[in-house]
Amino acid sequence: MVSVAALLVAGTLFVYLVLQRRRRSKLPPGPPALPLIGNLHQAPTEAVWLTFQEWVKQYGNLVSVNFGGTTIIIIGDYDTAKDLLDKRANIYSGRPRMVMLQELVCKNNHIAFKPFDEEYLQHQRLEASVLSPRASACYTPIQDLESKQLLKDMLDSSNCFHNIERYAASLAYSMSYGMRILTGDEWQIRKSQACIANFEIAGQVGVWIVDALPWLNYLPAPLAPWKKTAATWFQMWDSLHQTNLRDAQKREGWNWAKDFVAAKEFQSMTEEQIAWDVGILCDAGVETLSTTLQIFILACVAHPEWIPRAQKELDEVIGRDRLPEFDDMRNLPYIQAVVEENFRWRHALPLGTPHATTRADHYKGYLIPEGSIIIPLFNAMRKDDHIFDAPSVFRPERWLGKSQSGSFGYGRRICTGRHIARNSLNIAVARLLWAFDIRAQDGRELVVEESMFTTGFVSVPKNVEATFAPRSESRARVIQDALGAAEKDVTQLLSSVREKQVAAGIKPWA
Ligand code: HEM
Repeated sequence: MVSVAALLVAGTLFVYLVLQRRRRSKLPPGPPALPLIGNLHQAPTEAVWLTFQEWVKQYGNLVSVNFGGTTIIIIGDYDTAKDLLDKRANIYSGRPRMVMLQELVCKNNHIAFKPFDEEYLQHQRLEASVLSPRASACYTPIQDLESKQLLKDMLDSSNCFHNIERYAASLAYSMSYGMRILTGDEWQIRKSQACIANFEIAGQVGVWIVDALPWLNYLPAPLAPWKKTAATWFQMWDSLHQTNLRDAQKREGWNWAKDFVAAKEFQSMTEEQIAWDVGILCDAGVETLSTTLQIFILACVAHPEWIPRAQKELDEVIGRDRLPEFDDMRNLPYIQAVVEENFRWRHALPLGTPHATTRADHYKGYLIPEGSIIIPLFNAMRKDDHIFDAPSVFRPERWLGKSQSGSFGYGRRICTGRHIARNSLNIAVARLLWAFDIRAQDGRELVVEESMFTTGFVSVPKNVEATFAPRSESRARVIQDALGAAEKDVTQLLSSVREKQVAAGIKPWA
């Protein structure tokens, strides 16, 4: 009897291994896998992109690995990412299931992690009214004020990373909730930073057993300790979003929170859902924008060779007596190239953001199974020495008259805040370079290493000491006068935004 059972087990295992091997032979190449667990034993938990990048170097621009039964497809070049995620967006616009992060900590409220379905599209439609290209072009009064404030903060304080965080936070809170962030130390900002830190931990690969084995979530709470952690983190983030939503209703004038609440078409949504939609838009814009600008500071102190050319262009187009304005951007191709190179040299999200396939596909003879997690590996594309000469060097010349794809993601999941983000970046970079000589505090060129960045989903540079010396006394005066003369009442600024949007044909809900 024992030998029959043993034969049955051995036979089943044999058939399973043969099927696995046959399936594996159709998938893109990748590191050798073990039976049952696949490559789980090789799964990195921190700075995941570094291991993935090694695999791309070893196996090519389309790599497959298997983490405990889930196929992960890693894309290492721009063209493949466009072919799959843009051109076949009807298959590649899902998101991987994230039990701890999305289902427990966000109670399925985080738009960026929703599956691509009718409910997701409804939330996207709600947000489109304030984020479309035409609507986004109208936020310049807010970006104008906050970038002037940023310059003044750089004159007054040496804490450049903090000044940048305030800039990003004030833009987001002004639009979302009609509230300026004046110091960057407001309770909302501190609480939001704590929530985002929890979010980063909740999203870490390989940390939560329930992500690998979702059925474990059926266990009662005493046997599932992650549930208590998730409930605490949800409560903290939810109370921040709901309080912000309610406070925004009481403020005078227009803001996104009021607009979303008034949107009749979406009355079937709960207050919790609307609070999270506004809250996530607000959070999504803060860390990504501030990290991108902090990387810009790193580029200035690590590779200052390009700065004289940028400043020459600014001086020729703008002169010495006024700040660069939004309308000047079309005459500043080198400044636009600086922003593009910023996204290449070090992207705020080096791993990219995972998509998922909603059905099976075939590409260049390989099988991409349904439910695969697709990683467009930003860091590998941007550091590809077949495409870029000396990829570790910051060289804006690469992008004169050109741009790269994917800096804001792909296909139907592309960043919905990208038009706002571009304007916020362009104006800050142009004005900072016009106003200041930016140098490392000790005068030495910084050598940038991976250890200078955090290892989470958004990889933030650790603080760098840099000096912002005004390029002349008169430029310092221009900054002070410009901020002195600027309208600082956010209610007034938002009503001018709304007037511009209405004039552009956008129908207000609030
Ligand atoms: C420099 C600043 C920014 C960068 C680098 C950035 C980058 C990205 C990337 C790479 C994605 C993933 C796209 C994909 O999965 O293919 C994304 C998604 C998203 N971003 Fe941004 N972003 C920035 C600013 C903003 C701003 C200002 C907002 C809001 C106003 C915003 C809102 C969102 C949202 C809601 C998503 C989720 C899209 C979805 O899955 O439906 N982002 N962003």
